[in-house]
Amino acid sequence: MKISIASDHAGFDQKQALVVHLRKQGHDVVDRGPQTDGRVDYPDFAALVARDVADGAAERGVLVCGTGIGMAMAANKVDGVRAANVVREDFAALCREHNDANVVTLSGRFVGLDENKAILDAFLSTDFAGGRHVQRVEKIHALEN
Ligand SMILES: O=C(CO)[C@H](O)[C@H](O)[C@H](O)COP(=O)(O)O
Repeated sequence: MKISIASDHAGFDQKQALVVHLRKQGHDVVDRGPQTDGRVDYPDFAALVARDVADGAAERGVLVCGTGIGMAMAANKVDGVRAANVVREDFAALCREHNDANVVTLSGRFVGLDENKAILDAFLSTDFAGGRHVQRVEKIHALEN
C-alpha cells in the first residue's frame, strides 16, 4: 500500500521507527519529514500528508505528534481527509470499519512504540464495513465547503 507519513519533533523518533516497520511489511512509504528532531510546527507536516491522501498520491496517511490531537485537527481541514486520533488498538479497527478513516494520527509521547505499531497494523489491515456507515461518511463530507 502507498502510505504517506510525517511527524513533528514530538513524534519524530516513533515516525522513524514506523517507517522502518512499514517498509519491512512491503509498503511503499513516502516519508514527508521532518528529517531531524528539531522543533517544528505540526500543521506544516499534517498538510503534506493530508494533501497526499486527498490527491490520491497515497492511499493512507500516518501522522505522529505528542498526542496526535493537533495533527488530526490540522489534517481534517483538508477536504476528503478523514483523520482519526487513535490511542488504542480496537479504535484503529473501528475507525476503518465505521468511519473509513484514511489518516491515522498517533501519540509519540503517551503511547509506546509497540502499541503504536499494533494500532497502525490494525488501521492498515481493516476494511470499511460499508452498509449503514456509507451515508454517515457521506454526511461528514457534506459538511465540507
Ligand atoms: O499539538 C500537539 C498536540 O496535538 C502535539 O502534541 C505537539 O507535538 C505538541 O504541541 C508539541 O509541544 P512542544 O511543547 O512544542 O514540544
